[in-house]
Amino acid sequence: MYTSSKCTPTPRKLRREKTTLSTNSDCEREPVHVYCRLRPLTENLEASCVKLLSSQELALVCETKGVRKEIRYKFKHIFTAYSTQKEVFDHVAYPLLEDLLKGKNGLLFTYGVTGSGKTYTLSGEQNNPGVMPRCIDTIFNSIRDFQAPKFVIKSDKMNGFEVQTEEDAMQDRLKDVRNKSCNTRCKTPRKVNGEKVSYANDGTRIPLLHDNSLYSVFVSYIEIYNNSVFDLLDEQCSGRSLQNKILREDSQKNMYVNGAVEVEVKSAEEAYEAFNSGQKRKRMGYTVLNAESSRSHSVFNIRVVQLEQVAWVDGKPTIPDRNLITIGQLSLVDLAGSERTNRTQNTGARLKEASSINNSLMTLRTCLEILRENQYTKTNKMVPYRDSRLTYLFKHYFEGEGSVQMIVCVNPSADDFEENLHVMKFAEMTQDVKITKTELKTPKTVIKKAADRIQTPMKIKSGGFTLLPDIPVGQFDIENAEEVEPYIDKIIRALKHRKNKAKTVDREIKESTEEFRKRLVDLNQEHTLNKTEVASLKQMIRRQKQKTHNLEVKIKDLENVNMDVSSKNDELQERKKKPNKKSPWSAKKMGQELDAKLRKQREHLNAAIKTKEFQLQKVRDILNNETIVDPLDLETLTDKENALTQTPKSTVDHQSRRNVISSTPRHRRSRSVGEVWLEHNAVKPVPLGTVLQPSMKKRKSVSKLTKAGDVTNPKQSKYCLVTQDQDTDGEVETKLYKGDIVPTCGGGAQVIFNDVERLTQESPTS
Ligand SMILES: Nc1ncnc2c1ncn2[C@@H]1O[C@H](COP(=O)(O)OP(=O)(O)OP(=O)(O)O)[C@@H](O)[C@H]1O
Repeated sequence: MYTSSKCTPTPRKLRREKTTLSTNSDCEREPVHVYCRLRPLTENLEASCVKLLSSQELALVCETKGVRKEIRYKFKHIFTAYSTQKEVFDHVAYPLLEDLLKGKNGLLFTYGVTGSGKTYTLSGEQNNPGVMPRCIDTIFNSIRDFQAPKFVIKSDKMNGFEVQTEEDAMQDRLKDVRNKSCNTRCKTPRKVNGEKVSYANDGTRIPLLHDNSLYSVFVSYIEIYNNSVFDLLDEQCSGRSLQNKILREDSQKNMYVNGAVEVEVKSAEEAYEAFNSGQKRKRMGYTVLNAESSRSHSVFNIRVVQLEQVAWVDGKPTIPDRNLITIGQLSLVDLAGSERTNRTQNTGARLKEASSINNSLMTLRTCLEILRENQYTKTNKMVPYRDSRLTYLFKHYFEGEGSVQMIVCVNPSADDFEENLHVMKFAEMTQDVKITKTELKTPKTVIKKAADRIQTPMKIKSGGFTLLPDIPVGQFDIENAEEVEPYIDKIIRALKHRKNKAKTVDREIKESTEEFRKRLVDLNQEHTLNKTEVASLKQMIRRQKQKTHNLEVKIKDLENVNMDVSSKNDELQERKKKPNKKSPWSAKKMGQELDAKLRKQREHLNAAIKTKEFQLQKVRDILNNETIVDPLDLETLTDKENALTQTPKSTVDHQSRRNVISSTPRHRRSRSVGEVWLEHNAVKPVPLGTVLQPSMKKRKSVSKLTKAGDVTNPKQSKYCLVTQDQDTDGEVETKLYKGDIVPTCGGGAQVIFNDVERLTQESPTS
């Protein structure tokens, strides 16, 4: 076995190189290989929804209401519940490892419903290791004798590798040993359950293509949780304080996690240790369907760096002037299980995790669907890799070269029928996606710096230094030709040697310059791309910030509106409650008030009616009793209604009434000469034939008053109504109702009666 002490010191720093992925579209393509693994049923009597038809075909069976439904699916291979972990490894992972050691990339992921056996298939158990530990074992079984000294190949933190001198590597080794011893003193050693981690190694190995190559193995362990990327090997962070990492694309269009720790492992145990330390940080959780459910997607990366054309001098490996480097990467992905909320009964954080898991799986499905569509219809639709960290991280596997394999894990329980149906559909679709097959390429040449390539160390000469071999110096007698000739030969040989060397140096310098120039161009392009990417990201961030701000403002507005509405609502509720207690009372009270008002109004009206009736009665009495009542007296009566109502209704004596009325100064009988009477006679009056006649010097007699003008004539100031009746004794009785005609403000006239004269005629005989 090769050890670092045996390594010939190579005091030169080699420049780094990266693997290139060919983007040639004419490259051979092969479909994604999809395998199916059935896990055993939990209980023997449990109903199964899977019927195995052959080693490549199965049927999902479901019986509802007596109707049997059977849907068939084909796979590259189906592993039954009795298949061993080794069988799975041999079929699926072994070919990927063969490719890996040749410098090819590979992606293997497990997919299925929660609790269907994805983690079991990938990690397995200590006594029954899964794909991952078997891969590690097989790699180290194969490269055991061909490992490069630790730290000779070093990650450049940009997804590439540097080859450094043995001295630098030695320095790094010393540092590492110091760190480790300090860590061992400070911390407890990394062990799982107090035991040093180890898995059963069955000794599987892969024959190597080049036996003059040196290999270095690097591992990294990444977790994608709630669409954020975390480095599970980050020793600086403990527990849940892992820092979110960003994904970047290197110059070869390979995606990588920026700043993720990549550990160089020199044995399977070191690799397990790294895996288990990451496993402790991985987010697991209890769910109804799986006691130890992966709540995140985890990616275990194994990178094998191969340094070819190593020269063996005196049984020691030497890194020659020109050597070749290849990098192969295998990503083992344990996807979190798709789950239905109604089955898992998740709430809170578990629900958020589940929705994030389902979203990322949905994006994976969408990406593969569009990829397939592009390949079959020769369209160029944009594949939304960026929608999820999961798909973005694997972009280069689907777009670039390599091999992609998927193991669909299935729990054949009848309860899982519906979910298995979705899983099968996805598997069917994935098998149609084609991935460009990596061709075995000539590895990249690593060219040392011109100064490093000169075997002879640099020597300082007078006035400067030369990179060429020395010219031999010696003492001889110039006269002695025998001494001179061999010296001249030596010089000629040295000069020839120097000339050849100079030519080689020249050529190599040109090559290096050319290489350097190309590299510079690459870097420049990379830089420009990064700049544009950063600019677009910044713009995106700015837009997102603006959006967030706008949303915040909207939320505030809505909150205010909401507050208003709720306060109004409260008020209304309050009001609604109050009337319930009050309304009967207030309605009652209102009713009472209205009743009282009504009563008052009625009383008032009754009183008014009574007054009117009384007045009418008065007028009737007056008319009947031929009593002249001064209208003013009537008004006064209205004012003094109470007093009047108490007045006895008996007919007033004509004489006394007359006295009362005639005593009123306003309506005294006028005896003035200029007054003109309007005499209103009966149609055919009985002639009185008496000497004494009523005193009306100027009069106008009418029998009918049809015209208003008869009364309103301003010349007439007196009115006399003459009536003739037979009294009880059969005698004629003449009554004269006399009054003043008073003009009214409306242009009419009113008669104010102020005197009644009764003239009776008696027969002297009787
Ligand atoms: N083929 C199998 N043989 C025996 N036991 C199995 C097999 N597959 C799964 N199991 C058991 O089933 C249980 C659930 O498996 P596992 O944790 O691997 O599921 P999962 O698909 O990774 O779930 P999640 O998505 O929730 O992480 C484990 O106890 C595991 O030991």
